[in-house]
Amino acid sequence: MYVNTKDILEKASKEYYAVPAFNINNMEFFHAILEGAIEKRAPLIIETSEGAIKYAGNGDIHKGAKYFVELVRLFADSVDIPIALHLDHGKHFEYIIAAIKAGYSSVMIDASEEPFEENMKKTKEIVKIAHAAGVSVEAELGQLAGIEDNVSAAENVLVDPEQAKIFVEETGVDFLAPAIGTSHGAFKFKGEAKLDFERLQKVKKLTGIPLVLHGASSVLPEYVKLAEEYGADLGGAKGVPEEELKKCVQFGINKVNTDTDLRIAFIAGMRKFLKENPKEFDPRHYLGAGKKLVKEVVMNRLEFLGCAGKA
Ligand SMILES: O=C(COP(=O)(O)O)N(O)CCCCO
Ligand code: NA
Ligand SMILES: [Zn+2]
Repeated sequence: MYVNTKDILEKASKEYYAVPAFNINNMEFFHAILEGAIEKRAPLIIETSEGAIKYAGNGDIHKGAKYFVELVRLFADSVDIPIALHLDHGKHFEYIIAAIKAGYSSVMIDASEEPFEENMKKTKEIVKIAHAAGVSVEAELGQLAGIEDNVSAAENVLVDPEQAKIFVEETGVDFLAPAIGTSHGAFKFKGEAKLDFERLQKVKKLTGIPLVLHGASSVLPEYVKLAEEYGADLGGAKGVPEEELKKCVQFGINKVNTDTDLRIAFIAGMRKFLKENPKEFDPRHYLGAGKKLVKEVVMNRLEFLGCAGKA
């Protein structure tokens, strides 16, 4: 059934497990993720960036938002796992309003690159509008480094836990993404993965609301290797080790944003298929090869984050 993201996350926060939020740009990724969540009997959060909405609407953001709501609701209304649709990194007012209007479960207002007061002001405004429409809200404090889509920042600015307390009280935001050292994309961290668990624990204690980890892909070596075997060039790719993610869950992370891992799995499956089947040109077959590996990655992630069986 189609639910509000807040309902999924409040249960996760109470029981100290996490739910991955999987990014999609098209129908095939959604099908693969949905199959994995049904098999694992897990709650499911689907999220789309602003770029994905523009892409699906072929330039028209209202059509794109509507496309994803219709696609997700079509299946959500006939399966017995809770499914929510979330706008990821809402930076522009018109996308946030388009998502609310179309029927998204929740929206992120990402004003994390603005000064604290400005971020608080914008978030307060969106919370007022979204809550009036029964939509829950995510915001971000601190900044992630790394480039992906139009989401980029110069370097890591870690969250200030005291500021997080004031921010949550002032804005009424439903869940918060504290920057604790991750970054978007396939090339995270200069050296070893370094996440600030101290800071995370403080934010959880001071805010008491569900927390979100951005830039949480693990960049799984076996999929990177497979993609490279068939011609991909992902040299130096590095992610957040699964053990580190489990510690984040222990300290209060409940939504784990995952995009890059699915992209790498899809391209690895498709590259292998195309190389091994030079006569094939049915899109259902070569896209299907990508889907298969995405489903594997999804099922593994649902398992180790602890939400398998929690539907
Ligand atoms: O935090 C994440 C996931 O990051 P990643 O999967 O790269 O680790 N996202 O918000 C998804 C990426 C948005 C722009 O495409
Ligand atoms: Na988000
Ligand atoms: Zn993100």
